[in-house]
Amino acid sequence: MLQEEFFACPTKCCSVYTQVVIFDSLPNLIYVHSSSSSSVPAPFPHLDGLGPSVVRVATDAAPRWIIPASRARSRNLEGRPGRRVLHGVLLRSQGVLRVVLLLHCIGAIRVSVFRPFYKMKLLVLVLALSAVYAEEIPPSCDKPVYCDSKLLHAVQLSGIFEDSKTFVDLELKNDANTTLAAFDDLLNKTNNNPTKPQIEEFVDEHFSSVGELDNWTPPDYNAHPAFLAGIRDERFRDFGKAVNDIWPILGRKVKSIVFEQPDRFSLIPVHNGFIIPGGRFTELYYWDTYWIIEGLLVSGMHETVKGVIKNLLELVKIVGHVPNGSRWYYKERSQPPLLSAMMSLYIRATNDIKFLKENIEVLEEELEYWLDTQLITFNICDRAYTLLRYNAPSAGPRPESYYEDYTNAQNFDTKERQQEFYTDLKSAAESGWDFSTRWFINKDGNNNGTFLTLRASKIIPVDLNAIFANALKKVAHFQALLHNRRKGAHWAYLAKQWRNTIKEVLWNNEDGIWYDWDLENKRHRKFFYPSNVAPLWMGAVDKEFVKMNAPRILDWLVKSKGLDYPGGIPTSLIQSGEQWDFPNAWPPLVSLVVNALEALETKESVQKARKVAQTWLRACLKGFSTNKQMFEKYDVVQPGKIGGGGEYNVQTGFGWSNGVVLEFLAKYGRVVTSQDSADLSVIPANLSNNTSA
Ligand SMILES: OC[C@H]1O[C@H](O[C@H]2O[C@H](CO)[C@@H](O)[C@H](O)[C@H]2O)[C@H](O)[C@@H](O)[C@@H]1O
Repeated sequence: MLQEEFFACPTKCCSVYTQVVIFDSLPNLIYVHSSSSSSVPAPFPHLDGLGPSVVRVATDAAPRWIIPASRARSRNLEGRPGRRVLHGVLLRSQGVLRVVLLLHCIGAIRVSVFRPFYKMKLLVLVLALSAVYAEEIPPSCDKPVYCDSKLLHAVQLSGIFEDSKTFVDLELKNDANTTLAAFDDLLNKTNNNPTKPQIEEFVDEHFSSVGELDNWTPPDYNAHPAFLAGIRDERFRDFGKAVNDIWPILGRKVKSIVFEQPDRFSLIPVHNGFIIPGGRFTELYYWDTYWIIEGLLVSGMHETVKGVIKNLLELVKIVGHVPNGSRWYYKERSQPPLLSAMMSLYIRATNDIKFLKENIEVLEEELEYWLDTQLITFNICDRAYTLLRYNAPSAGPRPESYYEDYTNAQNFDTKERQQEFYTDLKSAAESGWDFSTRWFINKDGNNNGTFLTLRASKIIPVDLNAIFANALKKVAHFQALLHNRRKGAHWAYLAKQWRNTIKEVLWNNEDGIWYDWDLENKRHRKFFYPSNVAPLWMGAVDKEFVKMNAPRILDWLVKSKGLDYPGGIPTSLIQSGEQWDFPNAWPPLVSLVVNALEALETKESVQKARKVAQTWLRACLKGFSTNKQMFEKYDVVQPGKIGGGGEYNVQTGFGWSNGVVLEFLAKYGRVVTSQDSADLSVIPANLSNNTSA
């Protein structure tokens, strides 16, 4: 098979990347580009009439991502707006393959193979490509008002909005060009220096917040779902009902105006209703949706889950991947790739194989996106390994946190360092952990630096690779279910590779735990984070291995002190002031640890899982009883106290918090109690909802 033979280089040239592109309109022309940099080559452009038929990236250590043109061609990338889909290698024949192999192995830089007939065209092409490679990285999105303009810069630095996200969520009253031209006029009139009131007036005149979304009550919402009957403790039962009642408050549907006039909005319209996290987060979020779906399934809302998954699939079709959230300004970054895991939850609950069949290729496309864009090959002791990392390069500050990013970036002297910082901020946001000491690498290689030492793209994360290994396994399983044995075998093979590499690179046999890998200092980051046990949660580790190491893993967790807090599992043990650090507990991470403990399958670990779940339920109930609200994060030191830190105020709602409460109530409802004395005669003050999104 072609892909198996590829890149058996005699020398260790593992960080050489090769791009080969074949153009539909120039069938015998092959453009090859190799680079010895440690990062993936610059994006490949869309040239008029010269749409590359297939695009992929390869390193000699990652031969498996190379696919024969025949198969790759079935993915039509024509017209795809995603920048990162368009990297790549394309192989058209065995002969070409060998030439590419040779060029790659001798480290050839910018080599072209062509028939004389195409020489002139190729010359033009190579010149065009050279110009593109020298180009800057792309803006956050292609809508200048929201992502890359003097207007954005001026408004976000003017301080007229307390929260930077407010401005980029506004809608335009007129079209974008008219608005930008009007702002240029204002700049001309004010010698490029409009005052704050002038900017405020401009925004009032040109923007509004009439609304892109309708409130939406999911049609399958049921105020008395069956799971409540399985909860023994009355307070918890009332709590479960109250949390279930929040779904309609968080339900949204995109208004038809956004489909009709998309240029006036930063929202990416999707066709089905969905559940928002809440508060300032009024759009669909990628990884939040995993725990929201867990909760919706407990509430028996299968149709809603199907619609939400359809939305995510729709986003893959529009953008080329699932963006961080359904806003154009999130386009250049994703979030932990849990789409296949969500599909798996849904299929397990419904056995809706028809839906799976209709969408399996989109799931594959998502995996290929990650393989195409986020792979990194690195050496440890002369051996090359390939895994994923978070990496989200795009120009400038995050539009929704423009003021914060821009002012922080002024600590760096050069434009290059500032841009590197922006990329690391966005890469950290892609992880969902924005921000955390988990991504800090100080001079000594430790995590107790400052926010400015953020190096997310230089770290191989345990959770990302565990989630990906799981996604590969799931898609392999789906293909097998659909009787596509060849495809199933392909993904199963990759899944196994991933599990092996996780073990070889991220497992620390001395300590008996998984750690993130620091690419810069070439060592494990030996710190406590709930993500340390993500391979258990995601089933990214062989059963035998778990059995053999379960006591040691549990021992590490116990000794870490991470399980000792009365208000949940801390995100880290360092109080940095960032929101993904001590003393905050985040519902998805508490769920991760509980599921990991369960997966250890020892008596002690299962008891601990139950205990952590009960502690969490009690803390959330306490917070809810006091505030009549659910929050996105809580404080581990004082049960039920609202979490804090970071760059925005703590938000209410809250999608994943509700999902995890329902997950735990459904799983442990028969055994958990809301208080030690289990005095069930004490019914708490009315748990009625006073919850707003
Ligand atoms: O606006 C700042 C950041 O806000 C989001 O991050 C946080 O909320 C998300 C929604 O609940 C959640 O997915 C993420 O884990 C949180 O840290 C957003 O996702 C970031 O990209 C954004 O910069």
